[in-house]
Amino acid sequence: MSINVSSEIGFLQKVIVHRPDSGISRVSPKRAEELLFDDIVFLPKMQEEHDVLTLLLDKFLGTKNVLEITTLLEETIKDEAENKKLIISRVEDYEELPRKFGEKLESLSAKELAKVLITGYLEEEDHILFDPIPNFIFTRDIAVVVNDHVVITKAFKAARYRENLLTRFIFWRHPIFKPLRDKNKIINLNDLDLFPPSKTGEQVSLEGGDVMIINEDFILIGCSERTSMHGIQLLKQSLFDKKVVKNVVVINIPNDRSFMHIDTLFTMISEDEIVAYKPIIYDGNSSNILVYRSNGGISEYSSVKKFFESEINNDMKFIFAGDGRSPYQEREQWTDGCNLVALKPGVAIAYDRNTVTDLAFQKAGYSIVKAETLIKDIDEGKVDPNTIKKTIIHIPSNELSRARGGSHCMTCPISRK
Ligand SMILES: NC(=O)NCCC[C@H](N)C(=O)O
Repeated sequence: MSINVSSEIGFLQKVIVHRPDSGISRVSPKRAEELLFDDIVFLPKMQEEHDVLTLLLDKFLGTKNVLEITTLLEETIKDEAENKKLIISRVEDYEELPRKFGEKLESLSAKELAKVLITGYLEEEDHILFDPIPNFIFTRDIAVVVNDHVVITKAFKAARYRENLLTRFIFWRHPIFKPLRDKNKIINLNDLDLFPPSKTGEQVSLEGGDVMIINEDFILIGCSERTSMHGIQLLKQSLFDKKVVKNVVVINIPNDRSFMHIDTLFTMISEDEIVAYKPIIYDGNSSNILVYRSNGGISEYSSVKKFFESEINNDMKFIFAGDGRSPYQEREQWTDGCNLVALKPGVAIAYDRNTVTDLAFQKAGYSIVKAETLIKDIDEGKVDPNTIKKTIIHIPSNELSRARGGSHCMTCPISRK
């Protein structure tokens, strides 16, 4: 399997997703904030909305190219006898489980075990063994493919640590990632010997929503609530040493719940179009940009806009969330109006609830279509996904958007052409 991503917009060929699992239905109002949900959600509706996303991906990429992380976990457990023991012992340690819980886990089939490792819940005994990991639906955050390497990220928030553990297990043990292991193309930020804390105690943390691969020479990393400067410095050095990219662009953004990752503030949808939250990305409020070169050079810009125009495309156009007007831009940035994943240049998936942002898309020449309608038209042979151009595809979002991430966050691209 070819694993290669060198842009945010090239034809999407293979992606990892995760359907909202039953752990989400056990997030209580008291625990919601700690588990990084802003509300409790209605799981069946959330699953229905997510199913529209995956069905749409199926139509464009082919079903076999939309990889469900639970299936990857199950296949990894099954692949070698020692894998099952290994992951159980890691989770036992990490979750501080009594020995009899571990024995119970050992008695499960690979399929059941994969499910329990994610949900924390043993259905047959109605037993909550450990916390759910409700944010696993945001597969963007767990790993990032940068050209032909994979960076396994390291979560800042404890609520997301088990996601890291399971992701590492999959990348280190699943047969489809063997070529990457054999060629030493996995950069694991959780390896404390390679990525230790700084002398002043600053930890490595870096979540995938803060990383974007703009082209094969430029990777962009947000220094945010979740991603530490120390983590960025170490990753930068590793990418330069391995000659993965020539430029690492660091964007400082304010610590704020509404923009915990850089991809909540902007995403690219074509070679010359970015969907953005105007105050920070275009006007440059509370942000600054440093471009580190592999030859030691450094350049500085006062806004993301200026960086893109000077170094990537001097004709870059910006489509603003909420049409760049308050209070709509704040409202629609909050509900992921800037967080889109491109299926190919000029065709991207957005939430259906950001109506003022839609006006901005229309002004920029985009058509807007409901995913359900498009899926039906594709099924009936009325539309060929290969011929669709300049289109924003709406997915339903009442429940999904409450988890504070959009289509960009819910997709981990493994291959783009
Ligand atoms: N890339 C992203 O922005 N991911 C969304 C993460 C939302 C999740 N509830 C979190 O707070 O971690």
